[in-house]
Amino acid sequence: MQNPRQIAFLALRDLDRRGTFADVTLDRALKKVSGTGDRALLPLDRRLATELVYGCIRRRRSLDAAIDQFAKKPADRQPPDLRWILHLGLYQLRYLDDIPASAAVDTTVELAKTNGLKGLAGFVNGLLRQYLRAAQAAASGDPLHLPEEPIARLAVAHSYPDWIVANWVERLGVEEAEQLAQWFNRSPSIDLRVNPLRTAIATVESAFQGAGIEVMRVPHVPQALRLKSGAGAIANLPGFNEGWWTVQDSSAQLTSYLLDPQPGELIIDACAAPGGKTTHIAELMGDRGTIYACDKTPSRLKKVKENSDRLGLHAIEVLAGDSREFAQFDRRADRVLLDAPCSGLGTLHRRADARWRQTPDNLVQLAQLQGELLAKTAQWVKPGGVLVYATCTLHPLENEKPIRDFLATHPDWAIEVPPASNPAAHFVTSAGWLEVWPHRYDLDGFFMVRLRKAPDASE
Ligand SMILES: C[S@@+](CC[C@H](N)C(=O)[O-])C[C@H]1O[C@@H](n2cnc3c(N)ncnc32)[C@H](O)[C@@H]1O
Repeated sequence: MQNPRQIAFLALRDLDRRGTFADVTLDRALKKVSGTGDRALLPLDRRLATELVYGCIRRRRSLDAAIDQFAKKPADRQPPDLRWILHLGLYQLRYLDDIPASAAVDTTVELAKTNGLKGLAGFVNGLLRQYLRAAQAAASGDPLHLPEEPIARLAVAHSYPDWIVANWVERLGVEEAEQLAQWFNRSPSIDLRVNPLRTAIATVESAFQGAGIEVMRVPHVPQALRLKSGAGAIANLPGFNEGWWTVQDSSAQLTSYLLDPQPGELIIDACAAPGGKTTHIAELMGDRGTIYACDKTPSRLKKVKENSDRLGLHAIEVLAGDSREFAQFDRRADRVLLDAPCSGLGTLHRRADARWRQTPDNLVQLAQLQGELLAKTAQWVKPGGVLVYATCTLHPLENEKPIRDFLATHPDWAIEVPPASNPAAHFVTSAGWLEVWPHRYDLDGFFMVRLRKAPDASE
């Protein structure tokens, strides 16, 4: 039998040693132990290993704060393996209600013993029990001593870097920033976008219900269905092979509605891979017209082709290259989508390590790239045409700033608010762009804006 806590420990240790992404180290650790028969990892254990790895990464700041508080040496001066083992124990005590405290403590002590830290088993036991006693005694149930200052308090309590929380507090105030911080610590949901060229949303609903999988509609997003609980491998769900639907978060679906492509038009999707929005555009056009799907990463472009084939779409042509360097296309596009590379600060719930990987400096570099892509792709649009700029970040440096800079230097362009009949209209702000705040709408964080080029603009 395999031990999910040991698998989680190996994955976390690998993360430090190799500096890879959380999902990659977890996959590697799971593959190492995957066997058959008696050696197969039970689904329950796989879920626990996954929860522990993502949870410990996500909550590392709060877990470190607990070590700082209860150990003589602060977390960053503990041996790295010991620090992860303490995180694994504290995570179970702090966040996993269905694991009895005694089991969390005993299995963590065992982890220390089996991973060359026998001499520290007593320390591990003592620290976890101290934490437990303090938790039982704390009136609020939380034994952590949090800083007074609101930004540091939220950042330690919910485990984020200060700079991310500072931006939320500045824009939303402390109360809403806390709601957002809590929202991003939840497990992500899975949304589907139903392909109207293959089936109807009601048919997909019935097929899922027939398979015992609960789905619900998503307000304001007409073709979206949300899976209400874990449903196993995506490719095994009803209608996958038939091209009935695509996995795509509902807020991402709003982007193609905002673009509003029409049958017969020429559309250029400047950063298209893996094709979530490209294929939606094709569906909205009834698969009539031409869509150039450009992306600089050929391996990701293969996915556009795969997705398009599975959905039975023919209007999409893929083009590999840097969109800042493409020569002019044979004709100007009716509409261009720039779904720009971004920090992903609106989808922190989907990647446990993203909050620790991003830095303010990185955002400055991304903003530069976003500005360059915007200036270049705007040249592809015909007079009177449309450009939609979208990101899955909520940071103004990557959203408002590039848009304001662009408008200041491109007098032929203006923001266009979608009409009330457009699904995106529900999310429009007073500035004319859309900002989807996850804690308000229960959707991924997104920014998008529709820009219209004046009909009499010079070519
Ligand atoms: C947000 S993702 C696009 C997601 C895609 N639109 C979808 O809905 O599935 C951004 C994409 O931009 C691509 N990219 C980054 N820099 C680029 C550049 N200079 N030119 C073209 N593509 C670029 C990345 O390879 C990545 O696939």
